[in-house]
Amino acid sequence: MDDVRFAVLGTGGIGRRTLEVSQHKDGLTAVAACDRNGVAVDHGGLDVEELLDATEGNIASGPADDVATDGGAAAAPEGVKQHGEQAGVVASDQGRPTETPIDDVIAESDAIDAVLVALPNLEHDFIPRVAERFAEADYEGVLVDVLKRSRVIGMLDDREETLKESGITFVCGAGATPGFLTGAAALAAQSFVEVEEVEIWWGVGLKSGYEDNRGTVREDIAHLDGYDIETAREMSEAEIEELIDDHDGVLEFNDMEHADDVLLERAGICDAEDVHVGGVLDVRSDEKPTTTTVSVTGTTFDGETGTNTFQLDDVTSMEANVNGPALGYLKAGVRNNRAGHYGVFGPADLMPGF
Ligand SMILES: NC(=O)c1ccc[n+]([C@@H]2O[C@H](COP(=O)([O-])OP(=O)(O)OC[C@H]3O[C@@H](n4cnc5c(N)ncnc54)[C@H](O)[C@@H]3O)[C@@H](O)[C@H]2O)c1
Repeated sequence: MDDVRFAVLGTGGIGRRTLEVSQHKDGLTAVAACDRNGVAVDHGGLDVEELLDATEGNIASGPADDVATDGGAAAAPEGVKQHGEQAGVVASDQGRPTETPIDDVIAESDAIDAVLVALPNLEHDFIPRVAERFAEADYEGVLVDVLKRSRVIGMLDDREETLKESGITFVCGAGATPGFLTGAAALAAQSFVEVEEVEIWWGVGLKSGYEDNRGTVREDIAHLDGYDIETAREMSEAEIEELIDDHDGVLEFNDMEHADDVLLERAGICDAEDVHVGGVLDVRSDEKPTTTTVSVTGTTFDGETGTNTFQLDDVTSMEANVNGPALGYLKAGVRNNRAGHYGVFGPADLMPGF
C-alpha cells in the first residue's frame, strides 16, 4: 500500500499513543493533529517526536465540558494538565491555537487519506456529528473511531447514506474492546455454525497511564452500579478520586454497554444479547488485575459444542492493544476505500464472514 497520510482528532491519552505507535508501522505519515485548543498541520509530515514531547504530561483533557455542541473547541476545562504556558497541541512548535480545531482539520482533508477519531464520547452523538461534518465537506477517505458505546453504532448507521455519497469508509469501534477483541471473537466463531455466547473479560493496569487516560476512566465509571453517562460526566476530578479511593483503585465492571454486541450482531455472528462484556481496571498498578480473554461458545457443523478462547498476554498494555489494532483497522479501511467500498464497517466486517 502507498503511503497513508493520516490525521488524529483528539491528542489525549489515546490520540498521543496512536501517533507514537504509527512511528513503528510502515507507510503511515501523520499530517494533522488537534485537541480542544489547537491544531498542527504539516502535509510533509508532522514532527511526531516534538509533538509528543511538547504534550507529555500536558494534555488538554478534562471533564464535563469536553464536547462543545458545535464540535468546536470547548471552554477551558478544569482538568487540563499543563506544565508550560500552553496546554496540549498548542504547546508544540507546530501547533497553533484555534477556536475550531475539527473544522481546521476538515479544511485540510483533501490531502488526508484517513482520520483517527480519538475524541471523548460522553455525548453520544458527538462522533456521528463529526462524521457528518466531514461528509458535508465532501471528504473522500477513511474515518476510524475507537468509541465504546453500543448505541452510537446505530447513530452512525443512520448516517450511512450521507457517508457513502461522500465516499467515506467509516470503521467504527476499532480500539481494543470494541475493536481488537470483536475481531478476535469473529475469528473464533468460524469453527461454529451457531454461536451461543461471546464473553469478553478485560483487565487493564493503568498506574503509569492514569493521568493520561482520565477521559477513558470517566467513561468507564458510567458503567458502575448507580452511575450513568450523565452522572459520570458531571463528576468533579475530586469526586472521581474519592470514588477510586473507595474502591482501593480497583474498579470492576459487569455487563458493560460495549459495542462488541451490536458489532457482532450486524456482522451476523450472533445476537447482541448473547454478548457479555466486563472487566477490571486497576489505576494503581501497571500489572493487569486479570487476563483479557475472549471466549466464544458455539456448536460445530458436526454437533460438538465447544468454546474457543483468545487471550492477550498480560504484558501487553491497554495502549498497545488499542492503538496497534486501531492503526491496523485504519489501514484496512484505506484498502477498502481505495477499492470503492464506502459506508459504515465494524471490526467484525473486516474479518472472515459468517
Ligand atoms: N475501544 C477501546 O478499546 C477504547 C479504549 C480506550 C479509550 N477509548 C476511547 O477513546 C476516546 C479517547 O479517550 P482518551 O482517554 O484519550 O480521552 P482524553 O480525555 O485523554 O482525550 C480526549 C482528547 O480530545 C480532545 N477534545 C475534546 N473535545 C474536543 C473538541 N471539541 N474538539 C477537538 N478536540 C477535542 C481533548 O483536548 C483531548 O486531547 C474515548 O472516547 C474512549 O472511550 C476506547
